[in-house]
Parts: sequence; C-alpha cells; structure tokens
Amino acid sequence: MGHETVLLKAENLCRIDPVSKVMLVKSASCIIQQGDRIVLSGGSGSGKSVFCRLLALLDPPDQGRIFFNRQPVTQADIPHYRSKVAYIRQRPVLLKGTVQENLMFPFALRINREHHFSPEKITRFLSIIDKPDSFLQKNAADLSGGERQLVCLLRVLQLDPVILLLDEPTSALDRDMVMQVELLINKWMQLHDETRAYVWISHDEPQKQRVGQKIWRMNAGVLTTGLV
Ligand SMILES: Nc1ncnc2c1ncn2[C@@H]1O[C@H](COP(=O)(O)OP(=O)(O)OP(=O)(O)O)[C@@H](O)[C@H]1O
Repeated sequence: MGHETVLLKAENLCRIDPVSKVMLVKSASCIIQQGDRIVLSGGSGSGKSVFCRLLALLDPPDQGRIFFNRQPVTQADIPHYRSKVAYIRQRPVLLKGTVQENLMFPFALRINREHHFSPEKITRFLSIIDKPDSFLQKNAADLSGGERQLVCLLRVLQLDPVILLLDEPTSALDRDMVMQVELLINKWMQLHDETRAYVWISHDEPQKQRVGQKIWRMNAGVLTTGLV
C-alpha cells in the first residue's frame, strides 16, 4: 500500500505501572492504515486496554512516539488528537439528561469549538440503527446497556474521528445489540469510503471473524502485529 494510506504509526511505546514499576506494555510498535479493520486479541490482563489507552494518549507513554498523519504528536496536539483517535470503553459513561443533551455536550467544550451539533448527521446515524428521532428525547438514565453504548458511539462518531479504539464495546451486550453496534461501525467505515480505521479488542471468536481483517496479539505486554 502507498505511503499516504498510513494514518498512525507508533514506535516503541512503553508503559510502566507507576506504583509497582512493572512494565505493562513493552516497546509496542504498529502502523494503522486507512481501511484497517484490526482485531486485538490476547489473554485477560495481557495489556490490551493499557495499550489502547496509550495509543489514544489517555495515559502518557513512558517511552516511544506516535505519529499521526506523519507528524509526531506533541503535548499541545493531544486534545485534538483524542477526538481523532477515539477510545471507546466497555462500560459507557453518560451524563444526566436526554440523549440529545448527551450528544450536544462535546460541543460545549473549547476543543470542539470548530464543530457544531448536526441533527442531520445524527438522524442519518439513527436511521442506520433503526431508531426514530424521538430516541433523542429519551432520558439517558432509562436506556438499556446497548442503547447507552450506541449513544456513546454516536457522541464520538459525530466529531468525525479517524481511528476508533474499541475496548470490548459489546462484551456486556445481548446479541441484537452486538449486531447493532457492529452495523453502526461497519456503516461508518463505508460512509467514509474505507478511509477510517479501527482497532477492536474482542474475546469473542465469531465476532473476531466478523469484524477483523487483520489480527494483532498482545501477550504479557508484548504486541505482535504480523509486521516484522
Ligand atoms: N492504571 C493501571 N495502573 C496499574 N496497573 C494497571 C493499570 N491498568 C491496568 N493495569 C494492569 O496492567 C495489566 C494489563 O491490564 P489490561 O487492562 O490492559 O489487560 P487486558 O489485556 O485489557 O485484559 P482484559 O482482557 O481482561 O480486559 C494488568 O495486570 C492490570 O492489572
């Protein structure tokens, strides 16, 4: 593939537990290209979440560098970078209020001042998951676990991320909701002509087959991406 398709390159990322001094992620390097649908697998406690949080720069690497669009990511870039390389956790966090208030919340933040809430964009996403516009007026506290995860995804997708880091986003959901989440993310990839990418942590074999075109593995903090 051509050079221009590389979205992100990480070099020798390390993360040391500040308390125990144990190295949780050991010199992990990877490349994420446009269209990449990557599954990250590995045993429980192997470091998958720690690694994805490093990639999202939610935690600072103790060593190593990340290049995004071929530029090294500096301290000043981090807030913007986090909206472009977005981490989705297993247990979604919503604020009090309606679905719409939750979706509008990011636009109140200074970092997103160039973005504006787009009802059209949200309606398009809602139609993908078969939800009427009235869903926006639902109280977030009344949503099912699956609906909460969908709202969290919409809240991220509306800000036009480039890479999603999906940390077991469906592991607590029933099968219908799992399929809805997969559908939404698949459509998001298609809507952008496969110029986006994701890394999806999953323990579920059938799901790995459905959503993964490349497999990365984490074993005791050591990442294997298939690239030597
Ligand atoms: N903030 C932290 N501080 C210290 N240690 C941590 C922290 N977060 C995770 N760990 C430890 O790092 C190791 C890797 O954890 P991590 O959550 O990345 O595993 P995982 O591969 O995602 O596992 P699972 O599949 O069970 O979610 C574990 O031993 C965990 O206890």
